[in-house]
Amino acid sequence: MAERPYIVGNWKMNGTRAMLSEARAIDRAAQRYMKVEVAVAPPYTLIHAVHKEAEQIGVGAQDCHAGPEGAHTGDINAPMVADAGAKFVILGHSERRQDHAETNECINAKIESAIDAGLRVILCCGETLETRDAGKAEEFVLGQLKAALPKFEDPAERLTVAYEPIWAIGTGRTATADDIAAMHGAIRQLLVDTYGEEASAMVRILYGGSVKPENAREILATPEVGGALVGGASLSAESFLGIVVGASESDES
Ligand SMILES: O=C[C@H](O)COP(=O)(O)O
Repeated sequence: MAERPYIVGNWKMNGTRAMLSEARAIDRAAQRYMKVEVAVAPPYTLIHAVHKEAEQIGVGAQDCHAGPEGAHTGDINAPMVADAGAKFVILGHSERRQDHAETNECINAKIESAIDAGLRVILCCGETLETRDAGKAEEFVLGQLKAALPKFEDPAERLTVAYEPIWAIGTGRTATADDIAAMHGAIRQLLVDTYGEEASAMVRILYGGSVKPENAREILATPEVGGALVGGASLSAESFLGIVVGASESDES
């Protein structure tokens, strides 16, 4: 692995202030697993409050608008999430691509604004089941990444990749270890081809899609898996910390 395993909870559209107790529990427990880098991306409404609670864990945003401040009702831009305490932003998540018709062009504009605001980026990619069944998963995923990678002049400081097969998100299905290893290997090769060995070695490739305490250890021990982007199982401290423990054990194996 490039660095410490990185376990990130994406709370998606979940959480009111009642969730702060979970954030607190995650933060306190994370102090016992210093070999694992732990972070959460709460909804915008909780970023500042989680940031104030967090001594150990990182806090990020799930998206940001690409533009400067102005007349965009309901939007939040990169400087605003950074001001709230976010240190990173998740961009290109398949739910944004689907629900908000985000294109690679739109995601690239967000990447630029995030980098300008000093944020790290977790760049998501992943194929539909239809694309996988057509034998085009790798071509599709690498195409998504090729569109965005040139935006990162300093990948070691700014970039984390998250591979999330869309058919595995929230479905209870996970890709096989062989499928994950093959896709992560292809992504690693693209990173090496784009940035060279040294810089690309610092970029972690996370896996996302129904990661749970029960399967975390095996997934995280798969070659080129540098951590996990966790949705549903990040909503309770108990299950999220089960994944953190799995990461800490897989790092020892
Ligand atoms: O960002 C997280 C992913 O979409 C995975 O979600 P999930 O763990 O609920 O499948």
